[in-house]
Amino acid sequence: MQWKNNSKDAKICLSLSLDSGGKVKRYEKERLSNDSTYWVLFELIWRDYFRFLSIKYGNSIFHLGGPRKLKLSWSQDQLLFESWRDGRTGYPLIDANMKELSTTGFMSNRGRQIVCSFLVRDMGIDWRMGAEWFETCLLDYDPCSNYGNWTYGAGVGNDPREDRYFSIPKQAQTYDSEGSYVAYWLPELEALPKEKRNFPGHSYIKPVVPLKYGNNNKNIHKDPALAERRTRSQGNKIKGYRR
Ligand SMILES: Cc1cc2nc3c(=O)[nH]c(=O)nc-3n(C[C@H](O)[C@H](O)[C@H](O)COP(=O)(O)OP(=O)(O)OC[C@H]3O[C@@H](n4cnc5c(N)ncnc54)[C@H](O)[C@@H]3O)c2cc1C
Repeated sequence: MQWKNNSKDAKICLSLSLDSGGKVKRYEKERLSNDSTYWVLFELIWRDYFRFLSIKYGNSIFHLGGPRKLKLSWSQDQLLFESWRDGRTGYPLIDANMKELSTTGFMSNRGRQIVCSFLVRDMGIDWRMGAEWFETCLLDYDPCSNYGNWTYGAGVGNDPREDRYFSIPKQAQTYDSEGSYVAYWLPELEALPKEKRNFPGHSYIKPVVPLKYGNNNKNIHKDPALAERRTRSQGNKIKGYRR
């Protein structure tokens, strides 16, 4: 069950099988080269980036303060963490992604970014607990990509943008506007009108924490991750910005 991805139309699960961009380059040469092949290669550069980062920063990618050795305060609230882990947060988009992860061992890149943002920004939970759960479940688990992305999402990586927040209402409206993804993983939402599936109110579990910017889909513009991408794509038509 796939939901809308910003960079391409179809899921390919390359992280399970591909060792380098060489196969994509060969495909481009022998078959065709288009936007999709561009983006696959582009995403593979992220993988290489995290590999090089791990070589440079060593074990610090596993430490709470990350490569930047930041001293931030984190909670280790077990009940909150378990609600995230088991897909019982009261936010359908989070819960559906977490159910997909524990059922299949896979989650889309967008889903990974959203559940990471929710755990660290909305719940304030120690990002390493999330990274360890991903490590337990992911079939494509890779220490450099996993811990690199988690430190990046938690704001302790070597990226200068600190508040990497993903607004759930905005993400839901943009990438799952008819709620088909959440209804697939949370069948109890299927009977609701499509536009309510991501915003079910009393028809679903009570949210375990409030969202930093509220759970009102009128606040959807408060999503720095999307706002920044929009600004960049309007001001700069060059390919290359993915988050
Ligand atoms: C919190 C978090 C944890 C992650 N943990 C892992 C992990 O343990 N193992 C893993 O392989 N990827 C990880 N990723 C990266 C990415 O989510 C997966 O590689 C991608 O979802 C795999 O699906 P795909 O093959 O359809 O990817 P596509 O989007 O089609 O991308 C093609 C390939 O590019 C590489 N790639 C794409 N995005 C990233 C990225 N953000 N970082 C590094 N490489 C990337 C992967 O090799 C991927 O297979 C993580 C991302 C996040 C946000």
